[in-house]
Amino acid sequence: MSTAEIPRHGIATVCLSGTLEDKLTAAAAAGFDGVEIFENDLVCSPASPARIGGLCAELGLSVDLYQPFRDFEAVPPDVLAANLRRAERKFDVMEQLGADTMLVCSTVSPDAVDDDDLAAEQLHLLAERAAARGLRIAYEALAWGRFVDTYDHSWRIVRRADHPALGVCLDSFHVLSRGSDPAGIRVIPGEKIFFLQLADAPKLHMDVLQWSRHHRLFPGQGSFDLAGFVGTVLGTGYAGPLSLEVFNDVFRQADPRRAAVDAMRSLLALREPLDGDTLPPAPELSGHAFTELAVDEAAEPVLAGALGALGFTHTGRHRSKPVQLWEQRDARILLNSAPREHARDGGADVTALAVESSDPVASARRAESLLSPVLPRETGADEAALSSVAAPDGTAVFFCRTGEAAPGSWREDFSPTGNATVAGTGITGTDHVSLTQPFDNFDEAALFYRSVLGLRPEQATEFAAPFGLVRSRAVSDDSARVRIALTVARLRRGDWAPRVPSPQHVAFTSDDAIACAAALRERGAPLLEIPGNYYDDLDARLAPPGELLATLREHSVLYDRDETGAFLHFYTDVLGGRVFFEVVQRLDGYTGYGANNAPVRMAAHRHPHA
Ligand SMILES: O=C(O)c1ccc(O)c(O)c1
Ligand SMILES: [Mg+2]
Repeated sequence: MSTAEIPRHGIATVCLSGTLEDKLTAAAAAGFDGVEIFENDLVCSPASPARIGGLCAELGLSVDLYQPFRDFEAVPPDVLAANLRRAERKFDVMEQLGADTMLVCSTVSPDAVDDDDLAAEQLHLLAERAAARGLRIAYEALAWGRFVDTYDHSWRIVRRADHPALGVCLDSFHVLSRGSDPAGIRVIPGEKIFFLQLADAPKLHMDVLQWSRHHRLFPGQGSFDLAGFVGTVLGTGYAGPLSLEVFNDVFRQADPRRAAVDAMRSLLALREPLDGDTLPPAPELSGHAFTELAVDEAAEPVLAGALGALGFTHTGRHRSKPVQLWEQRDARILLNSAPREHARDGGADVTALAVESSDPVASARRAESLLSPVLPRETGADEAALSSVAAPDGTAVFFCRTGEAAPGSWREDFSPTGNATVAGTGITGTDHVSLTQPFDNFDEAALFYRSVLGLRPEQATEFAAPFGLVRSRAVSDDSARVRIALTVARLRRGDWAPRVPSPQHVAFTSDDAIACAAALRERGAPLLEIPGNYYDDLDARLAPPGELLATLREHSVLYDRDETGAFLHFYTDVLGGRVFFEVVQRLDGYTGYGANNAPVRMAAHRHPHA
């Protein structure tokens, strides 16, 4: 597709929080070309439609759609007369706004009758009135419409009505939520698709209206195949905007400027497979290079002591900053004790994660193209210029090359301490980094890691933890060398605060988790004790061989097994407020994270050494 044919980007004001002015300003700042004005947003505004139209023009936004107009078609004559009058008043508003298309959604009214001929006749009449004023009608099948609830049905009625000012509006949510096959869209001529609304959603088994009004997501954040859907629609010759229409309880109360950027990132990423060279491709990622923790004065010795007990060696000192490098095989932790302006919860935080990229500069360029803030980096003379961007929760993501021969490796910034390497304890590398996300940024984070780093999101899982429902979603590269687990409290947290407010942890790999746990205990590592009840339940559920069960119990090692394999893992106590470490062993290609065991771990962190 050439540049000239690239579709315009639109967003419905209903996606964003705030006053209409807040929403329009945010949409323009994020680079949208046009907006759908949601009626309630206009009704609540003190500004006249003409003034809003003027503001849109000043901001460089076209008003692509006025919506929704409800419960119009297939009604008795007296209701029709009232509906036509109502429509004329809205046409007045659209004229002032400078909007030429009105969305009419399929009726849910008890006044309506199940009669396609009548619906078509009345929509023809409405289109005639619209055309007289230079306007158009886009008819949308709501998934919960009383008689018309599929796109093919809306198209049959539009075809029957046969008016040049009447077309369909396709909304990916209404099509995909019902499991309709989008392939049928191919029979609709592109010029009869007057508008295209896009929304993703998580797979949920619930009433479709509730699902639509509360849980829609931006493309790439949910489970629908939006790229396939858009490809099909563009294949008809549709040349209107790709316009986001996302009703979401969290976005409704999020900073609109930030939500608009998230929205735009979703469209840029969505277009990538459709028009190819719009973004620099995501370079291959081949592992975790290091994880950086910021530590205050009190936490620094706690973390350093724990790393020592885990068998790590303090191998390097940063040449210009108060940063220690600790290593064991390919597992690396940086402890940064520079004073911080915005310390988060407690004395130790994960402030950066570094991934091995085959082309760090290209990784950063892609991040920038996807509207991620590239972080300024103060580098001393002859220090490696590390490329890094800020993830939605503020964690810095570094792209680097650690290999000995790699030019500009970050390791050159560290001078050796000369410390003798302690006998390792069998930790071999980093399996994953787990970050609790701020409530408002969970879906944004999933899209960030998916689009910017090119990682694949797994299905979200939810579990009931001692202090509330937790949702977890991991992202990983195809060969699972980079894994990041994102978690969030399912509901906004109240004041009944757990001891560990929003935990973060680094999970290391081991080829023998039980031997590792035994060795660490020997070295006095602060390991988390798991209650006996857990092992009784484990015996009942999964019946691990008796000897294994006894060993797990003895060393407080947790166990999981599913169709992909088995998992052995154990934890340290919380160190310095919210951070802890885990050691994991994956057997037979186990792909999960031991989510079944997470509530036990959370409770144990609440009651250390009960
Ligand atoms: O939930 C609704 O009512 C509603 C309104 C307008 C739309 O375009 C839509 O998809 C849903
Ligand atoms: Mg819609």
